[in-house]
Amino acid sequence: MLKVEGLEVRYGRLTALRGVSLHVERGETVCLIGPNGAGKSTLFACIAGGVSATHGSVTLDGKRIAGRRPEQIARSGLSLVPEGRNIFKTLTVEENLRLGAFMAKDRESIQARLDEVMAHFPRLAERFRSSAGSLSGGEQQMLAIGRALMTGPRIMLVDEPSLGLAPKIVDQVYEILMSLRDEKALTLLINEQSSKRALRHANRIYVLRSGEMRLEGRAEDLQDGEAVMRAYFGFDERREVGEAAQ
Ligand SMILES: Nc1ncnc2c1ncn2[C@@H]1O[C@H](COP(=O)(O)OP(=O)(O)OP(=O)(O)O)[C@@H](O)[C@H]1O
Repeated sequence: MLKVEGLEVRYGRLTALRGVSLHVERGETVCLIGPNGAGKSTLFACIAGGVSATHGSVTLDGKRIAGRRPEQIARSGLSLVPEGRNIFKTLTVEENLRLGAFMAKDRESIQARLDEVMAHFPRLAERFRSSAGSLSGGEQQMLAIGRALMTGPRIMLVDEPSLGLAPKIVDQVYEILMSLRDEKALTLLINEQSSKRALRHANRIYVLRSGEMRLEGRAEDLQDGEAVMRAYFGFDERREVGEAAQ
């Protein structure tokens, strides 16, 4: 469904992504993990059209999307829940959700989308007319996911849904993500800080470190966590450096 090949992204002299490839099949939940600064948010932003690549290709259902504008990519069925959520805090929950419906043609289809989001997020329905800034962190994360759903995506990229949330709240966010996957057949690519959580929820895992993809595998083959940790921390390379120094 989504295919990224040989992606390179630069910020001035810094190469944030180097030769990065990844694929997500329809119906899969794929988690991307990696240390801070690895380039995960850059990869998500680049797929969603917010950052330009210097090399490589991104295709959705076989059609090239790299170089297209974010709203064109959203129209193709890909929606991003950005890192930090980007909620408009002075607007109400309803207004934030309606902003996500920029592609809908008429009032009826916007209302239908709103009803659908409310069904998945009863807490947002209760706080419908409250300002988004008055919501708790978990509720704001749910609002960000709800807003992304308003475009009617087939695949959703969720950038660090756990950020700053207590484990119990993260559990609730994942419960909702998993119910969206099951009930709406939504394909998910999630940037997840916790490798344990990634291994629990994903079909497949990617580990990105220092702008390069270090590991790809099926979650069921990686359950002991060892290969993931090696790729995450670069243990093998450290040992090589240590041996060379002796
Ligand atoms: N707009 C920008 N301009 C310049 N450098 C940037 C910009 N955005 C990110 N970077 C740099 O690119 C690299 C990758 O950052 P990115 O935010 O993609 O990593 P990340 O894996 O998402 O990290 P984190 O988990 O901390 O968000 C880092 O070195 C970061 O400092």
